[in-house]
Amino acid sequence: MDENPQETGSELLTPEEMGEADRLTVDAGVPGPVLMERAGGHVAEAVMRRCRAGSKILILSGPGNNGGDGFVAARVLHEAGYRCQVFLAGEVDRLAGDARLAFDALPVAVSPLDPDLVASVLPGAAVVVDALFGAGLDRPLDGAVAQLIDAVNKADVFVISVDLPSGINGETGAVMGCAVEAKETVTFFRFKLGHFLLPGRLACGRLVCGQIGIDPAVLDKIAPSAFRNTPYLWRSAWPQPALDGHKFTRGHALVFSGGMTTSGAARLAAGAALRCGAGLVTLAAPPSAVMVNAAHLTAVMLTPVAGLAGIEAVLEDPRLNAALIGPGYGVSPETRQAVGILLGSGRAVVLDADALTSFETEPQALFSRIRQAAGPVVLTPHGGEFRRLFPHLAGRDKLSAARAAAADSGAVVVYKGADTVIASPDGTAAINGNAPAWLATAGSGDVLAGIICGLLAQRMPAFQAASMGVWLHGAAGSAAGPGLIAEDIAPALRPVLARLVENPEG
Ligand SMILES: NC(=O)C1=CN([C@@H]2O[C@H](COP(=O)(O)OP(=O)(O)OC[C@H]3O[C@@H](n4cnc5c(N)ncnc54)[C@H](O)[C@@H]3O)[C@@H](O)[C@H]2O)[C@@H](O)CC1
Ligand SMILES: [K+]
Repeated sequence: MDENPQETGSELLTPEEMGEADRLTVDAGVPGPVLMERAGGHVAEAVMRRCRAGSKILILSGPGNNGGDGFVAARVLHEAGYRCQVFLAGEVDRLAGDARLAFDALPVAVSPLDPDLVASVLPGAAVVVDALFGAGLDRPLDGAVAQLIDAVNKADVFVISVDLPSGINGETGAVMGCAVEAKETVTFFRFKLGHFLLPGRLACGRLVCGQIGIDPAVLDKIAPSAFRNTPYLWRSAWPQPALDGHKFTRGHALVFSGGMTTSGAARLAAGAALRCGAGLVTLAAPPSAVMVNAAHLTAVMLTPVAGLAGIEAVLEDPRLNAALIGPGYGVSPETRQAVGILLGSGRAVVLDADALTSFETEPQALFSRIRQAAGPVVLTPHGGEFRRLFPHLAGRDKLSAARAAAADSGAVVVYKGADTVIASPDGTAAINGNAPAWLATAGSGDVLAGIICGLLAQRMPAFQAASMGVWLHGAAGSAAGPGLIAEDIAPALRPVLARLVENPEG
């Protein structure tokens, strides 16, 4: 990603919110053509970074302002000595507003977009500028445009998309019929949701955000509620250990182990909770699993917990302030009861894996207990668990599904995947973008649940703890590199945390 984080901010806008930012800026006296001039200028600069003057550039422009940005880029590139060939999808007579002005200022001939003609000239192009559709895409692409996009995607050419790869829905990241597969996407002012939600993220290639003269103060009015998951979002809520503090001031996490043959998941979680800064971590194990856990644990403490009465008894220690249940715990009515006890205990609670699936037949019972809970609650479902707990949200895009799940359940929901969404019941949401593909491995989710529990033990607010946990998990996965197994993630947190302490931007 190419950006100045100070300038780009972590807000993620919907196309509608971006339109509002444009309108507020124009109302404040910056003419629309000036915004378009700067937008097109950023696109031209991206082309210039890629190839020298004299190179052949194809500009594919659509009927709206996205096409207008393409016309501006073509003019700037032509003036800089590039050989530009411009194609228009649509009729010249229907061009209007700023796009019409940009078209009229073009010193280059414009050809109607004929897919076969474009396909025949593709091989000689150093760069193809995709200025077909951006924020205004409102229906699936088909016909000649779809045929053209297919030819561009099959050709071995470097595509720079303007604002969004054409065909990607800026609000959901969905492919509308078909979509350009760009090597680079140049957007303006702030990134959009569709740049980070799948499959949009995969179509964007490298992401670049250019400033076009929109004052960030417009965001006070727009009040966006979705953010990129970066340290800016939660860094100030992360408590730094104080020199005069001791381990109890950093919280005490309680992680519930499954039985003798399913105890590994909880150990992974407990180790991660300790590694990310919880002062103490205790593993609560059923009698059958005490020996196997004892044989593996050192810094993590161990306590035998027999049945539901045992859970009640262990919770009599008021220093235990955060709990995780679910990894390897087993799907059963007893698990539902154990979850009920924890939710009634006033502790911060993370529910993962089997603790979620145990409520498949009665999710409303879980949600009503969460709403009565005195402490914060975080749910960490993967796709399958999410569908089991929130079947009524099937078919919704990931962001709106996660937000609805948080509102319905009353918990912070971490909807996991390559584009993990963290959503709070008040609608605030973060989209994560730092997870490497090799993080999808057995036990990885257990580690994530443990990290979040460890941060909750340190008394971070739930949304920030969940967001930071997801980010740490992704960063540690990247640091560990290909070939990682779940055991490698917690040790890899050390350099990640060290960087975060030294450099708050991570
Ligand atoms: N002042 C502004 O509003 C600025 C806008 N900018 C550019 O303007 C773009 C948004 O412009 P617009 O709102 O005009 O939208 P677009 O240019 O993305 O597309 C709108 C046009 O495409 C048509 N269309 C939509 N879906 C279609 C489909 N599936 N098949 C065929 N035609 C379809 C619409 O009928 C409309 O004519 C941004 O993406 C950005 O590139 C930038 O120039 C910065 C300033
Ligand atoms: K585009």
